[in-house]
Amino acid sequence: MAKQPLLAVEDLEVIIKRKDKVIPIVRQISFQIDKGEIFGLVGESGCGKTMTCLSILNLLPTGIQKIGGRIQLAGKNLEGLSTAEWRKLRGDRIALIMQNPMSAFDAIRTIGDHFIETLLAHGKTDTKAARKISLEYLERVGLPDAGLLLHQYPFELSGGMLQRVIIAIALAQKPDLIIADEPTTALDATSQVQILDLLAEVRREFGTSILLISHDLGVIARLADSVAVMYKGQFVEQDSVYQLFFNPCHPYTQSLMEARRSIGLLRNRRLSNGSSTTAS
Ligand SMILES: Nc1ncnc2c1ncn2[C@@H]1O[C@H](COP(=O)(O)OP(=O)(O)OP(=O)(O)O)[C@@H](O)[C@H]1O
Repeated sequence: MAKQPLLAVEDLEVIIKRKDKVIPIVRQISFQIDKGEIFGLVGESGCGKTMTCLSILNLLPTGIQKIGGRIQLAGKNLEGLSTAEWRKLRGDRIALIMQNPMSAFDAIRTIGDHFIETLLAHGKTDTKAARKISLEYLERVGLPDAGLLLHQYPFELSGGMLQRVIIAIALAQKPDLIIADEPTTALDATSQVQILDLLAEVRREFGTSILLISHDLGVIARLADSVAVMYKGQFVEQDSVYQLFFNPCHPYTQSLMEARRSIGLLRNRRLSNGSSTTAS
């Protein structure tokens, strides 16, 4: 019997409805993610990556609609779930990590308030036990002084630290799948590498599957097992990362690789000129 994937997306179609017209933004895409697999989705800005994730979570904005396709989690069709079932699924089974970590927090509530309330909302435990779990997971994602952190406000933390807090909150709910939508784009170079390493560790330690979205092939190459290249709402290429990097077939994939190579060459030139920060 064929192995059942954790997530199966089949012929997903999403449109925007404007007064007199319908604009397709995701066109019949299909992919599967196995347990413990990191699946990369790469493509230029506006090609439909975020709308693909939001379709999976049933969180499409007003005016944008899923009009076709089937989404299954561990063999269960997600069509027709009630609001309460969706709320339980988000967080408990699928966690979302967004691009700008600050936007995920309420500025006037402490990290502890966010963490503990999320755990209580998902019916895990009482306040004392939730606090203990918060401390444990903040430490597990490499944040020092977890006790102090619980009393701090989001603005007192760096973007990299906030992204770690989000990952800790997600992990504490032991999701099967993490959807990470450009998780490092808003961070400085050092934090970017640390967050990518942390996601790799999460997969190793917890066996969590990850849908990793990025416009940067370098990020995908570092982490993903397989990858789909999205262009204007369609998948133009889909393969193992190894195959795709060594044998890019589609012209758009080739142009992404070329752009990446040029950035690498420029960076090397700057380094050999003794400057790593300013363009020559
Ligand atoms: N709230 C919205 N209302 C109307 N159209 C939207 C909305 N959000 C996105 N779109 C449109 O949907 C299309 C797909 O957008 P999407 O955000 O999925 O792209 P993306 O690949 O994630 O881009 P980026 O890498 O810049 O985040 C784009 O044409 C975009 O303009």
